[in-house]
Formats: sequence, structure tokens, C-alpha cells
Amino acid sequence: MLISEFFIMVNQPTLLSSQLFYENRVVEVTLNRVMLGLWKEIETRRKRSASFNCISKDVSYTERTKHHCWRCKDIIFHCLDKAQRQQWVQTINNQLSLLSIRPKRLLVYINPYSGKQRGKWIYEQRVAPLFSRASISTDVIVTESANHARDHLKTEVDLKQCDGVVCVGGDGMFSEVVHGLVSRTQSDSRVDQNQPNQDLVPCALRIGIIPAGSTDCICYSTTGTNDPVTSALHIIMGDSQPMDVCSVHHNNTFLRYSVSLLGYGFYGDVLTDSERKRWMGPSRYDFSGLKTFLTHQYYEGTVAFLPAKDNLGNPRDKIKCRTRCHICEQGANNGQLLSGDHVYKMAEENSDEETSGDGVWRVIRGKFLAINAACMSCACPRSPRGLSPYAHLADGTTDLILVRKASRLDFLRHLIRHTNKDDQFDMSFVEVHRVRRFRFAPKHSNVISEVDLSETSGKKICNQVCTAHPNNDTGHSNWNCDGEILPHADIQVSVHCQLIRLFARGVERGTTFDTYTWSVIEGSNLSWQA
Ligand SMILES: CCCCCCCCCCCCC/C=C/[C@@H](O)[C@H](COP(=O)(O)O)NC(=O)CCCCC
Ligand SMILES: Nc1ncnc2c1ncn2[C@@H]1O[C@H](COP(=O)(O)OP(=O)(O)O)[C@@H](O)[C@H]1O
Ligand SMILES: [Ca+2]
Repeated sequence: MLISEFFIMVNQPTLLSSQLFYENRVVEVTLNRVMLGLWKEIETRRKRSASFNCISKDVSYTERTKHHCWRCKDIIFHCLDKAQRQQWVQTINNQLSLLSIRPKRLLVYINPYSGKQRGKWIYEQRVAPLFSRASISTDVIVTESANHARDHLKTEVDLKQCDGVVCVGGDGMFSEVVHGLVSRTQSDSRVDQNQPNQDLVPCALRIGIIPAGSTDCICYSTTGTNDPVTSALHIIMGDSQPMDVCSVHHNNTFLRYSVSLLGYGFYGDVLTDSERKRWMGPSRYDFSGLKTFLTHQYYEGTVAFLPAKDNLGNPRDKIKCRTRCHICEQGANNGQLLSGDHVYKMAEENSDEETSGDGVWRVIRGKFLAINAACMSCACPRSPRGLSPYAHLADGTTDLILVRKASRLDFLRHLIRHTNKDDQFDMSFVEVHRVRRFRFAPKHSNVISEVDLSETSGKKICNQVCTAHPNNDTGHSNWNCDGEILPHADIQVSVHCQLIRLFARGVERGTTFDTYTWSVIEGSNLSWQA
């Protein structure tokens, strides 16, 4: 069982301090009140972040390693006698019983078809042994169909019987769990999800993600990596990261929630095409991405948005969302989602402003290759800085990225910048706004494809992909909502600040503070050798 997170805080009151043996040396080990485990020894100079865990004869500890990954390691302390051992075990157990942040009972959903279909293996081989080592009991459900987890959470589960919900899979599986938990919380509180301006009730249970999917953007953006063991250790340590959720409505009817990407145009078309190629696994996105890029379709429509307050920075301010982010704290204090009725209409002009109860709406009309809303950075292995590198996990805003009609070459330059350190927003046809709400209305006429076959050497490929393009008939794209296709192009979106919490701590800074962080885990049979 993981007892606590331990910090080296020299002035904290000491609960227990003894000389123990470690690797044939005498070391001074101190346990302090604020769950402080100071392995004082001569070796504090080591300055590694770690947490240790007493299991059987070993003390195991988790250690932060490279690239935001955490690992479990073992260490053996030897006591002078049984009495000393008993004293340590007793004191640690007492501390353990005081910790309520660490989950003891988890409900686990595994999507066996996520990503490369290794979800079950990953859970059984890499995660379950750690949970059992930390004395966490689990109810494991391998899903049998899409929406199995969502519907189970919505209607069947006694939420009081568990301390958290874990999903093993990709962003789609996480989205299922979010829908189940958020909808259940609203129906238990008699809140009507169909009202776009309704304040929603935050979910009580935290959600853990064990990454096993195709994109794993939500896991990567909230931990800094897509490593299953790291995610398991964040769950065991009881980390908590609040997260914003966007609600998506069409004509005052609730459609879906979104926590990462809402993308119309390019990302909507990539998803629509890729759904027919699920058999290809994660590489379906590369194939459909190339195909959609060659199609070079643009869409006409009107975007209206309510800008965020100034104290929440802007999408190009270079302030990254990191553990204990102060911008997210501001967002929570602002109470970003203000209630009340807001009437706004789409302007016919290219750009306009409309006033409503809680601020000035801006209206922009144009032809767009992509309209993306990133409620978090959307960092993932394909794009390590993400769609909007300075977006925040829990500030109550989303970054609205408008990519206007541009040449294919310019669009390629823009896309490539998602994969390196260059600024993808520093281009004349791209604009980005930090917003609390937005609305999109497509132009109700067929959009003519901009493809000029004569300008590309890949004429033949281009010809094929254009004729096969899914949306040429309607002139509309689809919205990609965390990897699910939305049935309507005309949507209203509101951000709900910190509606859910994850077993994560956000992306950690690589500062010396982190390297001083220690934790201790304990097993009931702690038996140090005399
Ligand atoms: C020429 C190089 C172009 C490279 C462009 C790379 C840009 C990548 C940005 C990715 C943002 C991803 C945002 C997350 C989306 C996921 O929610 C969604 C569903 O994931 P999953 O459930 O795991 O399948 N994934 C996608 O929509 C895939 C987008 C890939 C676009 C190439
Ligand atoms: N047992 C199942 N059979 C089929 N589809 C499922 C099952 N369980 C979940 N799903 C659905 O699979 C889709 C993709 O899941 P996800 O875990 O995101 O994988 P990937 O990252 O590969 O897209 C989601 O829409 C989810 O609702
Ligand atoms: Ca946000």
C-alpha cells in the first residue's frame, strides 16, 4: 500500500527516526508528520525524486526517471531488532490509515480493441501487479461493445463502492468514461444537460487512464508521456489533476462532451476517412492524414466566440501548463462559466462584435481549412508540443485555432510545425484565440474543392483521393470530437472549468524541487532483517 508522498522539509516535526542498515552502511531514516520520509543518510546529495514502498522484506520506491516517466524500484533496510522493525511498521501503518487521497477500490474498464489491441495484455502484465502490490482492489470489466463502459457507468454502477474509475485504451475509451460519469452526476443531481449555459455539477470520482490507444493525447497531455507504468503509479500515489470539459450542443440539444480536440475541416475529415480503416490500427491516421492533406478541402462558415478574460494569458504567451499551474488556479477563481441566457446571432460581415450578458462576442466569417478547439495542449507522440502548446488543462478555456484557406504548401508548413519546435501560429493564414465559448455555423451551400490537380506532381493520387472524399456531396465537414464524429456541423460549445479530475499531476517541471520529492509505500509484511 502506498503510504504517502514525502517531502524533504527539514523543519517538520519528526514522527520516528532511527539508524538502520542499508547496503552495509548505517543510515539515518526519518519519518516526519507531513508524510515526510526523509532518508537522511549522508546521501541526500543524490537528489533523485523517489517514493519508496515496503513490501515483504523490501522497501520499494517509485522514482521519477527520464521523459516524465516513473518507475518502481526496491531497496532493503535492515533493522537492529524485531522491536525496531515493529515500531516502523506500526508508525507507517498509522500514517497510511490517515491518507484518504490514495484509492483503495477501483473500477477498471478495458477496451480490448484499442490501438494495437494490447490493452488486456498491458493491464494484466504491467499494471495489475502494481495495483496488487499497493493493496488496491479492482473490479475489471473487459468491454464487449462500444458504449459498454459509458452505459454501465450511467445506469448500473454503485459509485459509492469505488474510489475511482480507470480506463485502459485510447482517447475514445476515456471519452466513454467521461460521458458515463458526467451524465450520471448530472442525472443524480437533476441537472438538464440540454441547456448549453447550464452550470454542471463536478464529478466526485477521479479517472485514471492506462494508455493503450492510437493517439493517447489525453494521457500524454496530462502526464507528459504515454507510459502505462507511469500512469499506474500516478493512480497508486493518488495524484489529482482537475480538467476542463467542453459541452457541445446543437439547437439547444446536448450532443457530446469533449476534453481534448474539437476539429472541423482537416481533423474532421481525417477522422471520417480513418474510421473505415480501423483494421489498419494506429497507422490509419497517417494514411488518412496524407489523403486528407492531398484533398486540400476548405469549408466556408461563421465562427462566433466569447474571448477569455485577460488574466488567463493567451495562446502564444509561451506559458506552459505545468503541475500546480497558476493560470489554472486563476481560471478556477474566475468562475469562467457564467450562467444565464446568452443570445447571440451570427453576423453576415467578415468580422463583427456582438454583446451578451457576459462579454463581447467576436464573429469571424471565412473559408477555413481547419477550425480546431484545443481545450488542452493536445500533445501526443505525433506532436510532442501539441496542437496548442500553451493551452491549459484546467483554466476554463479552449484555444480556438482558425486556419484559413491557404496554398497546399503553406498548409504543409503549418502541419510540419506541429512536429518540431517552430511556431505553428506564426503564419499569416492562422489565427488563435483563447475562448470560453464558441459557435460555428457552416455556409449552407456546396463548397467547391480547391484542388488544382495541375499544380501537383502527385496528380494521379490526388485525383483518386478527391473523388473518394467523404464530404464533397454536402460541402460540410464533420466535427472530430475527441476521436468521435459528430452528426451536426452547426454547434455551440461551452467550457466547464474543472468539471472532472484525473489521477495525474499534469506535466512536471524538471526543477530541483521535483528531484527532492520522495514517497513511501508499505506492505503489511514488512520484515526487515536484524
Ligand atoms: C506532415 C506531418 C503532419 C503531422 C501533423 C501532426 C498533427 C498531430 C496533431 C494531433 C492532435 C491530436 C488530438 C487528439 C485527437 C484524438 O482525440 C483522436 C482520437 O484518438 P484515439 O481515440 O486514440 O484514436 N485522434 C485523432 O483524431 C487523430 C488525429 C491524427 C491527425 C494526423
Ligand atoms: N469492446 C468494444 N468493441 C468495439 N468498440 C469498442 C469496444 N469498447 C470500446 N469501444 C469503442 O472503440 C472506440 C475506440 O476506442 P479507443 O480506446 O479510443 O481506441 P483507439 O485509440 O484505437 O481509437 C471508442 O469509440 C469506444 O467507444
Ligand atoms: Ca483548458
